[in-house]
Amino acid sequence: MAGTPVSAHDCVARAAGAEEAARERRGTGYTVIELKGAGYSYGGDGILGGVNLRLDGGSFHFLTGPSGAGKTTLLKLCYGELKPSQGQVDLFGHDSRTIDRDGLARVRQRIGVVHQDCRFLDHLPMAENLSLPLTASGRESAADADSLRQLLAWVGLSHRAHALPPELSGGERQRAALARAIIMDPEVIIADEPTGNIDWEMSQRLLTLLAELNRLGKTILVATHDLALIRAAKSQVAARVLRLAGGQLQLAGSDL
Ligand SMILES: Nc1ncnc2c1ncn2[C@@H]1O[C@H](COP(=O)(O)OP(=O)(O)OP(=O)(O)O)[C@@H](O)[C@H]1O
Repeated sequence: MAGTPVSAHDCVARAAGAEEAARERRGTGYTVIELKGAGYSYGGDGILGGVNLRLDGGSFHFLTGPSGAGKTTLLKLCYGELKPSQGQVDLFGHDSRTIDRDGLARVRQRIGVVHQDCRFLDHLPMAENLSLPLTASGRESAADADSLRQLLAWVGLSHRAHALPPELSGGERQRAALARAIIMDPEVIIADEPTGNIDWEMSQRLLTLLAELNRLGKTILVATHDLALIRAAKSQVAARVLRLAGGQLQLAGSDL
C-alpha cells in the first residue's frame, strides 16, 4: 500500500471526536437500533420474516449467511433506507415507519454506512467526495480537514486524494468508502461486505480500524461472507456473530 499509514488510533480518535464523550456513551446499556419482529418483502417475495435484533451501544456484530439470504436488506432496515413490511424497526428510539423526513435525516447522520457498491460522485475528486457530508452539514473545519488527511493516509489513499472515482481500483474505492463513513463521527457504523474487494492485509487493517472504533464506543455491524475475517476478529473484539438463513436470524455456532 502506498503512503505511510498513521496509527489507527490517531486517525480514528480524530474522526471519532472526543474520546471522552465516547467513553461516557459506552456501557450505559442503551439500545441504538432494534428490530422487533421485522420482516421485508420485495413485491410478493418475502425475504425476512419476523427478525428480532437489538444492537446495544458499543456492541460489535458480524452478520453472515448465504448469498441472497437478505443481509443487505437487513442492513437497509437498520439504517432506515427500507421500512419493514411487517413488525417494527426503532432507530435511536424512533419508529422508522412513522419518523418524518427531517427526523430520518438526523438519525441517518448518526449512522455511517459502507455500501457494498461504494457509490461516489464520479466527477468529483476523492477528497471532495469524502468531505461532501461535512460540507453539506455546514460543519467543515480545519480540524475536519486534518481528519480527512489522516483518514486518507491510514487507508493508504493520500496519493489518490485528487483522483476521480472511476480511476480507483475496487480495493481503493472500498477503503475510500470506509473513510467516508467515519468522517462524520457516526455513533454506529454499518458495513456491507467491506472486505469484498481487498486483499488479506488490507482486510486486517480494516478490521483493526473497526475494532478501534468499537473501543471508542462505536456500535459496529458488519455483513460479510469472509469467515476467516470473523475468526481473525476474535482476538481483537468481543463480537457476536449472527447468521441469516431462510429469512431468520440466529446466533452462529462457536465452530465458525
Ligand atoms: N430491489 C430489489 N427488488 C427485488 N428483489 C430484490 C431487491 N434487492 C434484493 N432483492 C432480492 O432479495 C434477496 C436478498 O437480497 P440481499 O441483497 O438482501 O441478499 P444478501 O444476503 O445481501 O446477498 P449477497 O450476499 O449476495 O450480497 C435476493 O434474492 C435478491 O435478489
